Amino acid sequence: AVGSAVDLVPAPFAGLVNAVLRKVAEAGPAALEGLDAERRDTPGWLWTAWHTAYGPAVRAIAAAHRTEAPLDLSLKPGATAPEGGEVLPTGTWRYPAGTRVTELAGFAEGAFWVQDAAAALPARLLAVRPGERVVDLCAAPGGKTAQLAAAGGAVTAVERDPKRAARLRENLARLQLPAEVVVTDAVQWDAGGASFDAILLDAPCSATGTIRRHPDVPYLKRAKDIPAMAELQRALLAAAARRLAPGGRLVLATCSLQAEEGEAHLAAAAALGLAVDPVRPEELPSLAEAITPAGTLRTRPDLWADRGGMDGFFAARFRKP
Ligand SMILES: C[S@@+](CC[C@H](N)C(=O)[O-])C[C@H]1O[C@@H](n2cnc3c(N)ncnc32)[C@H](O)[C@@H]1O
Repeated sequence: AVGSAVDLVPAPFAGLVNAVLRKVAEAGPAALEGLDAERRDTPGWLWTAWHTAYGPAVRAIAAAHRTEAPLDLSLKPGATAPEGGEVLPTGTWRYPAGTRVTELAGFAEGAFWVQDAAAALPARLLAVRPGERVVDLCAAPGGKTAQLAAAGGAVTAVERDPKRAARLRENLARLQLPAEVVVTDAVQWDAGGASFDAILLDAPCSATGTIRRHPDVPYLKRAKDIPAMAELQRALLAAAARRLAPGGRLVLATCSLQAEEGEAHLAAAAALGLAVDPVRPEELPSLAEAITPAGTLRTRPDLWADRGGMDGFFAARFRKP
């Protein structure tokens, strides 16, 4: 690597680059050993934000990001789980990190889909009943659409990005689950004036809850990205609230550890006339610690650490009076 770098730089710098990189190669590993691994791997703005939100648990969160995530599957009702996994208390099937999903028995037949244990929770909180008209806003690649359809809902899945919508259709076809896919911006979508009893809004976000699976996220995102994402989420929440029938329920979810993309939305929801419908401990077996005093869901990568952790998600369930 040092030789390649030296070859690549213009001649006047070759000696300097050679000297510095050789030093790094020799002394680097020992120097890294002496550093605080969790802090070293966490950009300062994220450390500060998580420390503000979660206190000393910031270290456990950062430590969880240093281990590879397992493969989690949601099973179609009635399907048999492939060999080699364990079922978690919330119903997700978990397989060792590095398991290749396409090689598991039942993949081609559509017996299951990949979905982190925490990602499976928001759609469950919506508790769809067979035949209910349900909307999944921001739907691709469709893990949550699949859950809603598998629960028997008559699902309309709204996705803005045509390529991602194509993937959503492919996934639904593999799983043989029905849903109407509408390719449009969920903020603008008028739904022909219809209103719905159940809406899932899995809003686009910074994805800082998925760092175990996407270790590039801390380096691609900046602190200044968060307010813009939160504003888009508020616009989507307002659009969702408009389409909710009186008495209807709405679940807002983000796969973010940032409070601005989660807990902070409770004030916006209240201003829209939405009341929090608190999550009950019996809805989340062995995961009561993920329920906040406000009755919302907050999962973190360091929860269930001995079982392999889970993505960081915020979810809140609201009712329209
Ligand atoms: C967090 S991902 C959704 C994941 C999906 N719910 C699942 O469980 O598989 C957010 C999705 O929202 C889409 N999106 C972003 N802004 C949107 C908008 N204004 N209207 C509709 N979809 C949007 C993105 O293209 C992306 O596919």
